[in-house]
This record gives sequence, structure tokens and C-alpha cells, in this order.
Amino acid sequence: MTKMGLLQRLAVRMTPPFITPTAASPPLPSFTHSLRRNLRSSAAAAMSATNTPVTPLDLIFKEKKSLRAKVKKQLRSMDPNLRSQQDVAIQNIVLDSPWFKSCKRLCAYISCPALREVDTSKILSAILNNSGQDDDAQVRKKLYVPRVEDKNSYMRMLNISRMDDLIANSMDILEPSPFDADGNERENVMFANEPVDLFILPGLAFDKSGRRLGRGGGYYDTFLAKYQELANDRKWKKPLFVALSYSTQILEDGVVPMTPNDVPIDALVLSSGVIPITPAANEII
Ligand SMILES: Nc1nc2c(c(=O)[nH]1)N(C=O)[C@@H](CNc1ccc(C(=O)N[C@@H](CCC(=O)O)C(=O)O)cc1)CN2
Ligand SMILES: Nc1ncnc2c1ncn2[C@@H]1O[C@H](COP(=O)(O)OP(=O)(O)OP(=O)(O)O)[C@@H](O)[C@H]1O
Repeated sequence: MTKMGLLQRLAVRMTPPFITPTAASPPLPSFTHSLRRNLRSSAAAAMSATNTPVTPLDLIFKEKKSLRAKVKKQLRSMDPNLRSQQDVAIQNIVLDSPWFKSCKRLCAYISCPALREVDTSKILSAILNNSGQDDDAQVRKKLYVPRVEDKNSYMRMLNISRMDDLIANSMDILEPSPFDADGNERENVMFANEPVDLFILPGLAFDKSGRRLGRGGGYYDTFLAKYQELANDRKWKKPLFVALSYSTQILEDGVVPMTPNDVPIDALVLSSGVIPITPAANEII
């Protein structure tokens, strides 16, 4: 996509309702006045090599890029024992939580070891191996997982019922094929008749005010905004957005750069426990 196209798309994505705070998603503290001033003056001074003015938004994306590089480096140097301890603890916290136990339909990511993401394999197995006839009488949950459709920030969330439904994509992330073994199209969560209660989200960095830095594709922010719109139209309760994070990925408040398209999260799960962020999370955590 051309730079102009990209900016036009962003301008569209930045119009309300995406930037309208709701009771369920209160406004996040936007970047501070001084950062705003700095961005404006550096933007005015800066011109790209092609003589196109560098916008404040460009500078935020640049900051995001350099923060991603820093966090990735830290994740790569994390002690493997500490990592696996945190993987187990985080997943156990999720599995034991009332919000996970009560959820009926959820979207979760398939963790990718090469990306050093918090492991979700235990959570996924618990969902897929539950026949719905356990002692604790939990109904089998419906699981939707991401499938990247193009490089234009477009992904779908498709229903799977077993791990064998997944194949590695070009980025080496497991994802479902569009059709199941019987040749039937997998259910796309955007066309489901019932609401998703929970999203289990990946990310590179977070803060305790709900900011989330993704991998830069814009896939999740685009998807979450669309899903919120759908839930609004159907008068469904907004699903809970919960991200899983190693402690090294939690940054000081305000450090994670934000654009108006970034969708805030409701809660964070660390190996030390759950951090509720929004009123929606406080109600159930
Ligand atoms: N497990 C998982 N599945 C997911 C995501 C995710 O973050 N984690 N996504 C979330 O969007 C979507 C896929 N988006 C992705 C975007 C970038 C990369 C990636 O490998 N990025 C490299 C850097 C590549 C580059 O800079 O050119 C990296 O992060 O090291 C992977 C997935 C949907 N599925
Ligand atoms: N300078 C820029 N101006 C406008 N758009 C940009 C610029 N740099 C990147 N983008 C686009 O903005 C989109 C969102 O990027 P962002 O960094 O917010 O993603 P993210 O939050 O890390 O990813 P995700 O939502 O998948 O977790 C991407 O599609 C990216 O191509």
C-alpha cells in the first residue's frame, strides 16, 4: 500500500466511534501535553527523505517500533526456567478464574514459541479436551482462533474443535484452514449468532492502565474495533479483553505509545495474579 493510502486508511480508522470512550471502556490517559508538544515540534522540523512532512503519527509509530525491538530483546534473553514457570502460573490463573470458567465462547491466540509469547497450550487443551461432562459441570466452550487473511491488517477468528485443525502459516504460527476435514466452512465469529464473552490477547508490551503494544500488523486493533461495533449493534455485552504477559513486558504507565486506533484491554494476567483495569474487569475479578 502507498504511504498516502496508509494515511488515508488511518484517517478513516481514527474517526469515531473508535475514539469515543464508553462507560465500559473509559478513556485512556492520552499521551502527555509535553510529549504532544515534542512530537509536534519534532514533526515540524523533520521531513522525510522524499520531502513529505513527517507527521506526529509517524513519530508515534517510530517509537512503537523501537519499543518493540527493546522488548523483543528482553524476551529473547529471558531465563527459560523463569519463562516456563510464568507460563504455567499464568495459565493456571486463567483456568481457575471465574471469568474463564463462566465464559461460553472465546477468542484466544495460539501461542508461538519463536515469538516468545505467553504459552496458551494448556488453556487451549483444557477447552478442547473438555467433553462438557466434567464434575464441575462446565459446558464445553466454543473456541475461535485467528487466521491472517492478508497483509492489510485483516484477520478472521474461526471456530476450531481440535488442535489437529491447525496448520502453520508463513509466519510459522498455527492457524485454522478455512474449511474443516469434512469440507465445511469453519464458523467465522463475525457471523455467529451468540456473543463472545472473552478475548485472550497476545502482545509485546503493556501497562497497568490498559495500553497494549502489538506486533505492528494492526490485526488485533482492527479486529477488536470491528467486534465491538458488532456487539454494540446487537446490544450484546462487550467481551472482556484480557492479555497475558510476562512480568518483563509490563512497562511504566504512559510509556507504551498509543494512537487513537489502539484498543485498550480490560485486564492483564501476570504470573503474580490478575490486574483488573476497567470497571468491566473489576465487576468480575
Ligand atoms: N500467536 C499469535 N497469533 C497471531 C498474532 C499474534 O500476535 N500472535 N497476531 C497479531 O497480530 C496476528 C498475526 N500477526 C503477526 C504479526 C507479526 C508477526 C511477526 O512475526 N512479527 C515479527 C517481526 C516481523 C517484521 O518486523 O517484519 C516479530 O514480531 O518478531 C507475527 C504475527 C494473528 N495471529
Ligand atoms: N507511520 C505510519 N502512519 C500510518 N500508519 C502506520 C504507520 N506505521 C504503521 N502504520 C500502520 O498502522 C497499523 C497499526 O499499527 P500498530 O503499531 O498500532 O499495531 P499494533 O497495535 O502493534 O498491532 P496489533 O493490533 O496487531 O496488535 C498497521 O497496519 C501499520 O501498518
